[in-house]
Amino acid sequence: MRILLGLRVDQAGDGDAEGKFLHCPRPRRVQGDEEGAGILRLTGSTPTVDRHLTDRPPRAPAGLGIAPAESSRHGTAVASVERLGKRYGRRQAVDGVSFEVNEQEVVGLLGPNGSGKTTILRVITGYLRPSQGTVRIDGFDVVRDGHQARARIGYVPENAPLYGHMRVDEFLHFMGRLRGLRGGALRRGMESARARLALEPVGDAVIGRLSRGYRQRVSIAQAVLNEPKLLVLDEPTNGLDPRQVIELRGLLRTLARDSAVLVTSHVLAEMERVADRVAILLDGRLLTVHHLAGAKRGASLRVRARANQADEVAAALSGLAGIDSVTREQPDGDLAGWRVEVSEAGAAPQVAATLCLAGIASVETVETASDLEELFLRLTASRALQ
Ligand SMILES: Nc1ncnc2c1ncn2[C@@H]1O[C@H](COP(=O)(O)OP(=O)(O)OP(=O)(O)O)[C@@H](O)[C@H]1O
Repeated sequence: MRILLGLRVDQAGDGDAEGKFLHCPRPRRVQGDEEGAGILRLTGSTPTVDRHLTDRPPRAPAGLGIAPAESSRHGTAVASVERLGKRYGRRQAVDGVSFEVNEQEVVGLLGPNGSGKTTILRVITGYLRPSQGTVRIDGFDVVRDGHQARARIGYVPENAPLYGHMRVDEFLHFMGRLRGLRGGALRRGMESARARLALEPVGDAVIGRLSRGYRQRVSIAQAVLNEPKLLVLDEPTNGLDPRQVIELRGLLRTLARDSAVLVTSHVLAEMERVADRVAILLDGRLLTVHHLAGAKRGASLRVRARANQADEVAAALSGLAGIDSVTREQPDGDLAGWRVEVSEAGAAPQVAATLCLAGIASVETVETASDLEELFLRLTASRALQ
């Protein structure tokens, strides 16, 4: 994958105490799939990469809340899907799918359109009955003990409907009562949901006037009112802008401390940053469950500058951490070129930003596809040929 990074300084200014943000506009796609846009934080004259953007959130050691993939693999299963099948008439939409979602874990459900993701979520959440197999939530069978199972699930459907005329607190109160919460339990549920989703400042706001990011938080808040063991989200990043996607990513990791999270998304890069494991589906069948190790691979950048700026480029590069090697390329007319290898893909935007600030006009990052993208493309290649 090759991405052209164009950088422009954009004074965010709205209450950010640390300084400005440098927004990378949505990168122009050169080849392969697109990557998300970027934000670089500027403190003084030194750009530092905002961790939320370039890295998956740091994994706390086991026992500190966010469990790493390897330890969560051995955690307690909150959701157990066993040989699940679902037929719509003669169409077998889901066929023999088995996976688990463990405590403190984010599991991503990935697959091309029509591969059965939404159907699986609907069976798990009790909206559809399975044709074959079983689903248990915290030990309760979704068919035999449907009420008990549903009481342990929070569901955020795609484009979740909200009552736009209601105020946030009013809506949460209403949804809590629909769920059967009353008195102290309702109060505690609302307090906890507002705190987990950082909704305290907008409790009195009319939902219809909130930004899409806030409305998304309100729909997640209604799903966690009953402090569910399992939180299920269908395509939660749809329609969000890059900043809202970044916020949602952090939110999901935080929510996973108290509720196991099962989430679908079409955006592989997003899944790679937020999920501990991904289950990849094709035509209703589970192809693999892939553990995301969190290890980042390197990337390289191609830097172009006027030949008379060569010393400036060399000086700027020599002061940067994370660079493995710098190789001078053949000049092209009066343009000099360098190939810069960085040890972690996340360092590439920082290098690009520094060179932009030093007056270098053109920086191109050349990244290889991520592990997950490669795996997904390989496993679903048969579909692409149809
Ligand atoms: N109510 C239904 N009746 C008949 N067929 C259905 C029904 N719902 C889904 N299907 C079919 O079942 C298959 C799986 O659909 P599903 O919506 O679960 O896939 P998906 O992976 O969520 O797709 P998308 O990413 O497009 O939402 C598709 O072939 C779809 O056409």
